Amino acid sequence: MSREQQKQDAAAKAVEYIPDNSIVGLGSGSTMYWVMQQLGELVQQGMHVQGIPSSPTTEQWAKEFHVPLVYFSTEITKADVAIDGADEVAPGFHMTKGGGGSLLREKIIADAADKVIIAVDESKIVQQLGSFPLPVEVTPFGWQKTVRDIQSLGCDPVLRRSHGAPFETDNANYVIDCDFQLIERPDELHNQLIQLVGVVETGLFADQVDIVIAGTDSGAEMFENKR
Ligand SMILES: O=C[C@H](O)[C@H](O)[C@H](O)COP(=O)(O)O
Repeated sequence: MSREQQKQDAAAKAVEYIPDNSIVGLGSGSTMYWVMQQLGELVQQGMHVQGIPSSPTTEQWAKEFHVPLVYFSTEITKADVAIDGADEVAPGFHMTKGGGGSLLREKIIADAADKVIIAVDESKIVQQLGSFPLPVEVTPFGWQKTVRDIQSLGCDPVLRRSHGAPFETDNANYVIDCDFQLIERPDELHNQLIQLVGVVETGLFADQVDIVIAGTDSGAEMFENKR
C-alpha cells in the first residue's frame, strides 16, 4: 500500500474522533490534506464544526473543502479536539514536528485542545527520535549566535533555506534543523533548547498527544496515550 494511501486511511480514522458541534484545531502538512478532505465530506453530510487553521495552506484546504473556519480571539481560546500529522512518533508518545515549519502554531493549537489526535503513515513510527532533524524555530535577529548555542548542545544545526534565502515561518521566524542523531531524552532536550535566548519553540512534542493513528498495510492502527 502506498504511503499516501496510509495517510488517507489514518486521516479517515482520525476524523471519527471529531464530535459534532465542535471547534477543531487543524494542524499542517500533507496528511492534513486528507483530513481536510474527509472533514469536508462530514460537513457536507450535516456535521457542524469550526476549524482553527495552523497555517495558510491548511486554511486554503479548509476553504477548498468547505470546512467552516474560526480564529483565536478573546472569546475563542480553546478547541475541543486537534488533528495533526507528525514527522516522527516514538514510544512514550514523544514526537518530532515542524518538517513544514508550522511547529509553533501547531503547538499552540495542541495546547489549546482538550484532545490531540495525530494521524501518520507507518514510516513515521520510530523506536527513538532523531533520524529526522529536529526543527527549532528561532528569531531572525542573532540567529547565528543562537545556532552556536544550539550546537553546544551536541548537534549539527543547519539554517533551513528556501530558494536560496532563509526559510521564514508564518510567524516571520527562521527554522534551524538540528541533527542530534539520536534523541534519548526528548523532555530534557526540549527544556535545554527552550532556555536558550533566541529559541522561540522546538518541534519536540511530549505528553500533548492523546491518540496516534498510524496507517499501515493492514489498515489504520490506533494507539491511546492513557495520561
Ligand atoms: O510543520 C509541519 C508539521 O509539523 C507536519 O505536521 C509534519 O511535518 C508532518 O507532515 P506530513 O503529514 O506532510 O508528513
